[in-house]
Amino acid sequence: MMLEFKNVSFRYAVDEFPMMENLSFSVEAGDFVSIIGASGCGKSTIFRLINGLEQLQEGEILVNGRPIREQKQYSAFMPQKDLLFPWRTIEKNICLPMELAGVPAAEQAKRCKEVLAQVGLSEYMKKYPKDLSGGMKQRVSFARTLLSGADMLLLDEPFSALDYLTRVEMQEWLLEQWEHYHKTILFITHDVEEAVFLSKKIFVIQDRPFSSMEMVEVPLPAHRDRNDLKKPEIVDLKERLIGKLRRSVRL
Ligand SMILES: Nc1ncnc2c1ncn2[C@@H]1O[C@H](COP(=O)(O)OP(=O)(O)OP(=O)(O)O)[C@@H](O)[C@H]1O
Repeated sequence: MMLEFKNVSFRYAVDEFPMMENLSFSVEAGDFVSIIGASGCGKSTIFRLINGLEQLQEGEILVNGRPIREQKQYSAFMPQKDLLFPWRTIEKNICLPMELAGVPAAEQAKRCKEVLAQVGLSEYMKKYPKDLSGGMKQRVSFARTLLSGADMLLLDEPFSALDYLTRVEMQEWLLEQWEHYHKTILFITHDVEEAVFLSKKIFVIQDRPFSSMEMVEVPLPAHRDRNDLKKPEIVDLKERLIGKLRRSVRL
């Protein structure tokens, strides 16, 4: 099992209503899992607990069977905004985490070249973020996340600021990257169609506090295309998920 939450309880302050209580769930290595739920239900908090930005209060989080407090660099986070430094070239932006980790310059350059070729941005290596479109910047941001070397990627609404067509292209692109790199991906989105198109499994948060997430498997092969979204069972799945979210909003 790549990731396991065991009876995790969490609240932001002692006088606040708990966000999750005795939450247990697991994610298998190589899975693409989306987390959906009403705004403010705690999706990002799950990521913050995994990457250690919030301290665990009760319960245990395991990665590859070992508590996260004993480990480093087991996950890498990609936010909604690209957070690229405008004064650094694309190459220098991508190399930053390796620079900080003390990776030798020649090795940095080699890995950067490889990953930029894979994400389709080789010719932009010496350009600056201002020269790139929103979608390209998110590709660079993804490349930087990949180069952290972590096996688990936490993507928090990475495409939500992009226009519709770019978003559709980026979704197809992300599936290709997932097939290529065999990473475990946890993906937060507000968009049910995006979750269905990308994921093997969808976790739905419906309560506050929540102690479990309903897990829904998407009945599509890993290799899929947008026409699959028209299949009756997929249209039906989308409607069922929207229904669950609407009910949870009223809680
Ligand atoms: N640092 C914090 N201190 C106190 N409360 C917080 C903090 N961060 C988040 N919250 C509250 O906890 C709740 C859950 O936040 P979280 O960001 O996990 O939700 P979310 O499901 O990711 O929301 P959204 O879909 O709107 O991004 C929200 O009500 C938020 O106001």
